[in-house]
Amino acid sequence: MTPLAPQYTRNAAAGAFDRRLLHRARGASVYIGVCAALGLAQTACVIAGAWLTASLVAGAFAGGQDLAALTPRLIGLAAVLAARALLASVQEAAANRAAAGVKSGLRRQALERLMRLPSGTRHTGETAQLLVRGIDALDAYFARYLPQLVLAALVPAGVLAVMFLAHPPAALVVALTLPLIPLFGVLIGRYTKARAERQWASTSALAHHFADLVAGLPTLKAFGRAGRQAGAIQVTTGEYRRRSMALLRVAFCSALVLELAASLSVAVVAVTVGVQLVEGGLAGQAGLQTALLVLILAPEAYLPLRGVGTHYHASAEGLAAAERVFAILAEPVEPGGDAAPHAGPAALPAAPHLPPPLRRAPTIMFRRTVFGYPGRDPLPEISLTVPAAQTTVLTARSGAGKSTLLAALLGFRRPVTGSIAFDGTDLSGLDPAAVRRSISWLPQRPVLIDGTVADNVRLAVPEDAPDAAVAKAIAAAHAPDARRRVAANGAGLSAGEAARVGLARALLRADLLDTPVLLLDEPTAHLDADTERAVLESLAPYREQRTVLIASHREAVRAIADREVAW
Ligand SMILES: Nc1ncnc2c1ncn2[C@@H]1O[C@H](COP(=O)(O)OP(=O)(O)OP(=O)(O)O)[C@@H](O)[C@H]1O
Repeated sequence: MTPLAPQYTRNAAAGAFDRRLLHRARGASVYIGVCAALGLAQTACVIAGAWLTASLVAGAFAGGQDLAALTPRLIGLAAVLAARALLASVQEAAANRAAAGVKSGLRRQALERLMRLPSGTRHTGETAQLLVRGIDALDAYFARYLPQLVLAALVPAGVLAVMFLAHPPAALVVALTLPLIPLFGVLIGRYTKARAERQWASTSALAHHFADLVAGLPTLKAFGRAGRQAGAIQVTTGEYRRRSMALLRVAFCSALVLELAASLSVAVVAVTVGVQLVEGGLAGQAGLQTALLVLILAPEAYLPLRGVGTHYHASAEGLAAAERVFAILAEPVEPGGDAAPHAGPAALPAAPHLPPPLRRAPTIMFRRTVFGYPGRDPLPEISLTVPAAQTTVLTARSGAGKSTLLAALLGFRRPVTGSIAFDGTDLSGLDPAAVRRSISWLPQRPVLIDGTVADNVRLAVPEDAPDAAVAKAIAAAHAPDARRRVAANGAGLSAGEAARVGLARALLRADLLDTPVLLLDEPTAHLDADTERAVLESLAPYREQRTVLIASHREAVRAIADREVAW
């Protein structure tokens, strides 16, 4: 049993039939149709099984029938039981197919939307937890809860109809007490709402904490603080355990309450029928058969509704994750963000239909531009003209906002006040995808992925870059051999090597997309003087006919500048 989730109450009240989930999920409506058909067949099996059992027992004990007379019904009962087992396995197979399709569809949609949202607004650990474990938890919803919901709609109706024909007073008792089960379910759901919200928050906090911890473990070890984290983890996991147990208690209690309500109702039916049997109201083989039929069918009417409550608890986590995925899908994409931001070093290849780049090397102007970060004082105001087709080096002091300024040109940061213009046109009036298409960018800390150096360099362009172009870019950047393995986050490369792989990426982009703007953030930060000189020499042809903006304090870099700017 998994912990509950915030929207338990809302969905419980609404029958937890999430239309958005079914709408988003390709093939889900077919699956619901399959569930309904299987549910009808299962209802028929329940009724037929009950009738055959009652008839067999009444025939054998009250009618004195021998084995030969009973054999056809015995075979019928065996066939019904076999059909129930077959239906259950078909249901399972259909559920697994549907769940797999829905999960991959949701993941794809969420990833596509995440690619179009402004970068840096989500915590990686939390998002990964949502897209992997959270969406996986939808299995319980599709494989168990939805079929149970269909059964809960069909079986009680079928059973009640048969009971009304066989024994109206018993049917009346069942009809009056059946609504108690969903009613109790909704009441319990309301009670658990706040607890479920806290539970989800603590699950997210745990994922958050672990992701940060794993990323920072080498540093923590170096400073002898790794051991201390055990205490912090103990606190976080303790909190998680406490909240999970509180919710599980509620889940067990709710199962108990539903069980009790159903048992009491069945007991009332049993007493009603039993009294009639004793008093002779239900006499002979037919009477016994009716009594048995009613007694066998009564619990079957409650069973699917109780199952809905139980399976809902199991599927609540998946629904909570789906709710968060819908929140991501509803987030507005950044203006013009229809294409993925492929200038980013970790960006996935975008669609091949790229907007046209700026026509030629532009003049870039910052007019009284101020950047800010939440909770921080605004950065100093900048007014700056970056001349077209020249190399400008930004030498402002550390923390003055050089990287922020470069990120702003890609649309990753927006100025609080003031403006940025390309050839006199305000950046806000340009298509961000077209602007990014015009820029080759080396960020200060290039993000490297698991693969070879060549794989990492190839990320620079949406299409598959030819080997020769990759080799040329690697050579120009003096990056390590194309076949060298790189682990996630650049593990296996020195900081200088990682920076040169990032530079090779920017150069490949400049070669293949002929980008008129080149932005380099500390391109030679970790290099020795000889390698730095070699890299800067290789850069010379790339600087021609391009507007080049470099953030660096290095003497050798300043030496190649047409202009130097500080603030
Ligand atoms: N994501 C962020 N959230 C909050 N503050 C930030 C963030 N990124 C940068 N800053 C702050 O904004 C200021 C400018 O940062 P930025 O990286 O642009 O400076 P920089 O001039 O490139 O520095 P350096 O030369 O050290 O690379 C710094 O004070 C930094 O702490």
